[in-house]
Amino acid sequence: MSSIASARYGKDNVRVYKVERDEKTGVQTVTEMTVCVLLEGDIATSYTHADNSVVVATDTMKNTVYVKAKEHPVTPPELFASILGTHFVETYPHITTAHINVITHRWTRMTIDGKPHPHSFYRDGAETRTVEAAVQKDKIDIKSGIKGLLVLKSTGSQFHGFVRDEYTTLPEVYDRILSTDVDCAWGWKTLAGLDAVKAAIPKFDQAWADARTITMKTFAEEDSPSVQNTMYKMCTSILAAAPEVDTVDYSLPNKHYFEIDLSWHKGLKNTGKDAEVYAPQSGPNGLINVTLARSQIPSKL
Ligand SMILES: O=c1[nH]c(=O)c2[nH]c(=O)[nH]c2[nH]1
Repeated sequence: MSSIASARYGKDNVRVYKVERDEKTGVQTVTEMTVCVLLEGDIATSYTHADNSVVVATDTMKNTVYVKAKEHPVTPPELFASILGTHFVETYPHITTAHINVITHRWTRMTIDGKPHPHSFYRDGAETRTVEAAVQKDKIDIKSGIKGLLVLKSTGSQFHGFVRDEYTTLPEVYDRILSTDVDCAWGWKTLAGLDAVKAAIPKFDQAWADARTITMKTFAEEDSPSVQNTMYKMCTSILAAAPEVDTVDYSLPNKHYFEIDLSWHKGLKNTGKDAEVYAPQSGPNGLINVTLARSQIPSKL
């Protein structure tokens, strides 16, 4: 005997672009997103008995994304995800949860001759703003985040005092390069529904801006003793900046840059304090994860 333990289905990689035109000023603003919709509910018979009467076609979900993007604002993405999810749980009684993921891509306005250009943009990096919303009839859980923010500092990072045993070759290091691809997310206290999301609208952009600033400022300014400790400080600062946020998590690869001994060539000095040319490594890399929950913050760091 077997039974379905969990099931959800939907449309992934729905790419949407929306332009907003200010007719008075001629200024246009663009948003490009990749959306994923997965529905959950009384759908088991579609798997077990080929019962398509419970299936909202994934093609219908794609169409709905376009229509809702036309009818409603697509920013902040937390609002759009909530509008979209609420539509599915209110329209189809047997759907209990709509999982909506929105990835917003960067289109940064060009500055031409010192002035913001009204309708031209450029992609200034692979960084994205992310939203994962689990929308039910009476509550919405949202996790917002930043992915793909690649950062590097050429000094101001150390790593020493770690376990040394017969497997250890890594030297203690007091000055190293630190580089990572930031994957950070913050989970909001459960919202009671779409009206609660609407009431929180300004907080979503503010938290995103704060998380981004905190990530970069902490990374840049701290003399980092380890990725673990630096990311913990980022988490505590985000929790302090955003009272409506309950959890913060980071997943940071440690992208290694190895020194190269060039002494074999005419005695060139390129290690320790003389190191200038390094070999960036594509793998293996460290991977350091943490989730911090508000109740777990000690009163002092
Ligand atoms: O910041 C670091 N944390 C580690 O756990 C670790 N392990 C390692 O080899 N290098 C580093 N760096």
